[in-house]
Amino acid sequence: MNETDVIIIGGGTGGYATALRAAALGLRVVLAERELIGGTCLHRGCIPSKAMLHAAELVDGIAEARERWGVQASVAAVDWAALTATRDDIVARNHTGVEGHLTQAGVQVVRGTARLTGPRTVRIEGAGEPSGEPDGEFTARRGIVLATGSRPRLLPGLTPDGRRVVTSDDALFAPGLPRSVLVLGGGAIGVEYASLHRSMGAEVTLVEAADRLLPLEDADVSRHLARGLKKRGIAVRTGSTLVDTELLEDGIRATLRTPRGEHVVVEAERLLVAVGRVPVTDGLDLAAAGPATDGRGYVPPADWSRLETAVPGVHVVGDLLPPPSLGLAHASFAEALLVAETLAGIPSPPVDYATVPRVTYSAPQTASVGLTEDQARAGGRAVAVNTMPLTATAKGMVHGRGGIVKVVAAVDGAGGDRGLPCSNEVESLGKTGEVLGVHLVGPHVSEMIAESQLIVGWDAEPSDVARHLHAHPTLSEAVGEAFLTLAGRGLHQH
Ligand SMILES: Cc1cc2nc3c(=O)[nH]c(=O)nc-3n(C[C@H](O)[C@H](O)[C@H](O)COP(=O)(O)OP(=O)(O)OC[C@H]3O[C@@H](n4cnc5c(N)ncnc54)[C@H](O)[C@@H]3O)c2cc1C
Ligand SMILES: NC(=O)c1ccc[n+]([C@@H]2O[C@H](COP(=O)([O-])OP(=O)(O)OC[C@H]3O[C@@H](n4cnc5c(N)ncnc54)[C@H](O)[C@@H]3O)[C@@H](O)[C@H]2O)c1
Repeated sequence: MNETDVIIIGGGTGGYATALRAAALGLRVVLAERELIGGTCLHRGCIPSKAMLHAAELVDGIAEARERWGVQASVAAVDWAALTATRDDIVARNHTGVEGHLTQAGVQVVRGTARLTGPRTVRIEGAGEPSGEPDGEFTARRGIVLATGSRPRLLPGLTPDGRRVVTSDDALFAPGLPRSVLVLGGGAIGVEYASLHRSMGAEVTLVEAADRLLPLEDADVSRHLARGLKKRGIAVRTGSTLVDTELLEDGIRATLRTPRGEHVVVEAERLLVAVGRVPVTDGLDLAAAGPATDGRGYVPPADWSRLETAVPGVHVVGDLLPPPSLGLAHASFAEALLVAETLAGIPSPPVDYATVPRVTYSAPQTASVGLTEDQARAGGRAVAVNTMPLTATAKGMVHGRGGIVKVVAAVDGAGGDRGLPCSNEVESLGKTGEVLGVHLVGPHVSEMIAESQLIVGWDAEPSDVARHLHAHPTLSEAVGEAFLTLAGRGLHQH
């Protein structure tokens, strides 16, 4: 029997980050991982997809150079082997880096599939091979952390074959990208992969069952995103469902039902299923320790302030958690800090999910934090809303790719529940209170959202922000200007 302080099952972002923080706080940690440290995000998710989206942006930049700036350039070809080698090198260097951090921190990484055998005991199958790691049963004196993550949700009758029907697990790892693709699901994965394939020259149809893309984001974000994707030649079909799929020799033939009830047939070389993810608990033997799954397979904590299940000492992080957790790598980092600090017995603030930024790395990008306008109004708040086009700034014109900054702020005192086109109306509405949400669409907004997450997280008001100037000329000026207007001091926005 191997005794330790903490056993973590799953070495993705949630699991490895819990291990690093717990070890830094002096706890002895065993981390069980059956595949590769880094999990979904590093090997099949965030990092390879963002590496390729960066390459896609460069391809788009060549078209812009030619069309707007007179640069006589064109893309002769994309050398797939070179592109994927760079991507794989980035992943490999990150992988080595994370493994190095774990070694330095003194975390004992055990390769194998773990299952619970009791509220404080775990069996790791395959441990002991090939390199003499201790085999078998481990006991945790402080607690166990479940961090087994998620996998793509599949639809009946659409079994991935790695060629004609794929998920995000294999879409980027085939020998090349298809000439045409039907993307099913207009969430973050569907939007990013549709954008990537289009940049690389594919014909893309993006099908979303809800009446808008990114249905959880602000309606204006969905509208501007759809407009930007359509402008790039992507066929966006919202409010549509897949009613039939026929496998062809070299592709698929899909029948879609449109919002009007019509049937439309689309043929494509590949169907990418991106309709969400489901938690992974199979083989964990949760019943042996006690924590239960909910109806959707998530492991809900009994105490969100400690992310602890109904079984004392058994904690959960990452994609295994139901909403309000967000299925995002950086949310899992925050959860990891909380759980490691809780296990170490030091005070730790609960995760404030309302201030976790949400970014989609498509072209155009979207980035948001806090409440959407509809959520703020549904919560009974009187709100002031100001929307500033990025192209109202000089740098926005330089980029020439549209975009918006939308700020939703509370209104204290007199005033009503209505939109706010200009600064004079702020005064007639009353004083604006704290900023409830910020929503960005356009180039580079993934990097611009950081200040807004502090603004929302620190309950700042537009007048607090308006005191601080933004460098000129930058895209961020549009954010500054949106707040200046809400504070009644607008310069360029009338
Ligand atoms: C295509 C794609 C793109 C994404 N892009 C982003 C992004 O840009 N930004 C962002 O914030 N998030 C992104 N995400 C989401 C992000 O990847 C997840 O939120 C994150 O990986 C969750 O981490 P996790 O530790 O909970 O689970 P995972 O990363 O899934 O890790 C779980 C680990 O547990 C291991 N495991 C499972 N069962 C056992 C067992 N019984 N024994 C031992 N090991 C086990 C698995 O092998 C795996 O390595 C993306 C996801 C996808 C699919
Ligand atoms: N940039 C990022 O942060 C990023 C990128 C990729 C993935 N992720 C995370 O990975 C997870 C999975 O992403 P996802 O996009 O697969 O899931 P998702 O749940 O965000 O989106 C799935 C979409 O598919 C739609 N849908 C469901 N069934 C459908 C059907 N039969 N036909 C048409 N549409 C259907 C849903 O309405 C939804 O809009 C999420 O937690 C996401 O946040 C994050």
